[in-house]
Amino acid sequence: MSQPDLAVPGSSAADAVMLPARPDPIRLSPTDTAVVVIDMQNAYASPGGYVDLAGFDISGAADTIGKIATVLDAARTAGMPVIFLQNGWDADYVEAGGPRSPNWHKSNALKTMRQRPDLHGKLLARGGWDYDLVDALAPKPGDIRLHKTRYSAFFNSQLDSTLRARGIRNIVFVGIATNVCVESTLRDGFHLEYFGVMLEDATHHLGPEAMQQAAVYNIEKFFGWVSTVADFCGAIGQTRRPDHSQG
Ligand SMILES: NC(=O)N/C=C\C(=O)O
Repeated sequence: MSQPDLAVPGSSAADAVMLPARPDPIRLSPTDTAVVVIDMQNAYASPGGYVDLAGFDISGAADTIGKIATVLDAARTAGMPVIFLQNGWDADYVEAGGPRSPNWHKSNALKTMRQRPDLHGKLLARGGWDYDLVDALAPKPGDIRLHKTRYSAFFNSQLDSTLRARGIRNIVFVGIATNVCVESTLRDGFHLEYFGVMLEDATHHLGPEAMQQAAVYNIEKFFGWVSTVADFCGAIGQTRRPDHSQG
């Protein structure tokens, strides 16, 4: 069997395909790659959700939902694991932390609820509509759902052990927000030795458009790879389904 070219980043699996990406193409295989969907909850993608109420422009989120649905269809067809992250806290906000936590001071959800007590208990509370995934991205049998309480999905969550238990070394990122939870998670993944690829047109930023560009620059230049939905679907469509039945 021929040895993989280690100068090419990404998967060393025999069935890996080359994904066109910036700054370089990267190899991906369904046997050691997962799609991680960051926080596609009503809070971040629906009118009337947290970030809409907090004053951010979410007009680009609808397009992002459609793009992510396309990515997930392609991943599932290829047998690539799909992992959904949901951001939030228990209904009493114990997990959010109090004034001794920077999260209490920086979370715009917590700040919005302090300004508007009528919203207390509604934003990012597990069990509520705001915390739920958007209807159009409902998980399918075999998909994995994980909870997180801070921006990085690697922190105090089951993400790292879930990936390692399946031999996953490469992560394809989609979701919201590019410049907050997607970038935070991809950066932490880099430090944990994961190869991270962000599909830029299946993400959406919070804040000015320059935030999207800055995150793309950071990822392309320092932390990972940037590709597109069309290139991902084209590349992954060439793979054959792996057998994940052994765990
Ligand atoms: N999912 C995210 O990127 N979240 C960003 C801000 C927040 O959760 O307050």
